[in-house]
Amino acid sequence: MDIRVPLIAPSVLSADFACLGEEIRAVDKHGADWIHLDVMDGHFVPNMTFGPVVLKSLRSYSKLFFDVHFMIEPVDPFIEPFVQAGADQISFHIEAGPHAHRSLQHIKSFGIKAGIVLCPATPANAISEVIDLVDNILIMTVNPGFGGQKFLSSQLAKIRAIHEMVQKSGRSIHISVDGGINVQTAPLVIEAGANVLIAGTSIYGQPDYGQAIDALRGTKK
Ligand SMILES: O=C(CO)[C@@H](O)[C@H](O)COP(=O)(O)O
Repeated sequence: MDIRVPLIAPSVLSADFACLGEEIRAVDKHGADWIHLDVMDGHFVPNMTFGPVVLKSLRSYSKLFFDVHFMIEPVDPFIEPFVQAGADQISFHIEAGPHAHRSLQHIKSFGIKAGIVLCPATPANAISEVIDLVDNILIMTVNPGFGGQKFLSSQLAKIRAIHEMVQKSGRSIHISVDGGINVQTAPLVIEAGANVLIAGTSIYGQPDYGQAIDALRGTKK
């Protein structure tokens, strides 16, 4: 029996932005493993969130691993400001430009973790040339930009393919999934090879964050 227990990363996109710090403190208190922070620019995706100033102010609310997901283009000018603001990991989209290799090196030069993200339309092999540089591969299971969308089951084959690539690489790389993750879809993505569940609505949309986190974590296969 596979006894993998997934890491749970609440996505603050679905939290109450009027009290974001308290919302982060609440999921920290209730057993979250990572805090997932979506940075959107209104250009790479049709929505906007926050910049490094906000991230910096949130840092004092939790010591958990701050997992920053860039949905911005360009990537490079914003790496250092987010590192200085307190990011523990920055993951950016392979679709955001031609120089993913350089951007990954740049992130790692600050001593933090680096990740690469794939939109639903991007095939697994798009990241084959940078797998040796990544600590995290994030497979979007919805089109990026908004919370509350329906999970795309077409992405399960990609999770399996990425899992195989990671196994072959012999490296320890997190496989994260994001979009429509709930107690129904979590077992499917875990079975396919994911080990980090990013969830907005199925945590912040619930009355009891602790129960929601436990329910997701309990979906191990
Ligand atoms: O990056 C994104 C959306 O682009 C996500 O992190 C969402 O926040 C996920 O929300 P749910 O699908 O879990 O509601």
